Amino acid sequence: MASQLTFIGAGNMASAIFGGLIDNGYPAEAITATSPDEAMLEQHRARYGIQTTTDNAAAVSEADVVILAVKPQIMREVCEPLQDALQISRPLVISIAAGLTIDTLGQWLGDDSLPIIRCMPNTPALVGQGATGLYAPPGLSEAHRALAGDLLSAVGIIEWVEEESLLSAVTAIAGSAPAYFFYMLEAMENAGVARGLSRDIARRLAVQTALGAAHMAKESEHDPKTLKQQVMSPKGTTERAIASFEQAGFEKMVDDATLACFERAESLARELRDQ
Ligand SMILES: NC(=O)C1=CN([C@@H]2O[C@H](COP(=O)(O)OP(=O)(O)OC[C@H]3O[C@@H](n4cnc5c(N)ncnc54)[C@H](O)[C@@H]3O)[C@@H](O)[C@H]2O)C=CC1
Ligand SMILES: O=C(O)[C@@H]1CCC=N1
Repeated sequence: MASQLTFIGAGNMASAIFGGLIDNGYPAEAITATSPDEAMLEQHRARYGIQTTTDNAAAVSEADVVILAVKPQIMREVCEPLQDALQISRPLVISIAAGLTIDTLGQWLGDDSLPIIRCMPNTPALVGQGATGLYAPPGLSEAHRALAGDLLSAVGIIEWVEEESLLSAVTAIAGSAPAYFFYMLEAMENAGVARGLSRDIARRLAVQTALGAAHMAKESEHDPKTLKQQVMSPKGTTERAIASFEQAGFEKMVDDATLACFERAESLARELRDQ
């Protein structure tokens, strides 16, 4: 029988995961999502057929797995009232919150012996194409690791990391990164329009090119650098475009942006710990 999943928070990331799970065959009746936003809950009920409630503690007391999916800044006020309910069901707790450490979470949940796994997913989970980094502290059972791994691998690829701090690096190149690619697509679409294409055609071409390039990078025996060179005919068009990117400092721009993201994950961890 499917594990009973409770999502505390029913926003963008939670709905990407439960939507992806349901599309992959997970029974909607085994999923509960909570939020104070009743209109949002109604939308999820209608669209996915999941159970919903505004009562976090009631949802937790029936769960095998609790996925903490609220913003890091309100996690403390959400977690502390769950302490008694967690002692009834003693579920596996999975946090998807950026920055927030297992240590801090254990304190807020009032029991540092609760099994807690941290992960950093991303929104393409909704279409079964997520990329999730996971961390489990030493001593956590194989069964709990397998349970978390099975859930997240149903909506994309998973990678376990051996140190909790590496989740900040996962955030920098995967958790936050769909936004970077959407940003690139936005810019490509605008560039196509500036060169005379209709917006629809520019969008379709840019999106399919991104899909095709990602698919090739995943399937090919070659690394991205080689694949890039295969497109660049000597004295041809691509060479000019790449030279222009290089001149504008593209690699540094990517390094700076991912560093800013990484550092924000780390500073969030400190802010939350000292709350
Ligand atoms: N959006 C993304 O791409 C990713 C987000 N995350 C993490 O996921 C978490 C949620 O982020 P989003 O889904 O983007 O935020 P969101 O704002 O879309 O969703 C947050 C949800 O929490 C609900 N909520 C607020 N107060 C609550 C309470 N007292 N009890 C229960 N639910 C409550 C809101 O109604 C909303 O449904 C954050 O911790 C974030 O760091 C992690 C990876 C990617
Ligand atoms: O922007 C954020 O803080 C969240 C975490 C990773 C993606 N979205």
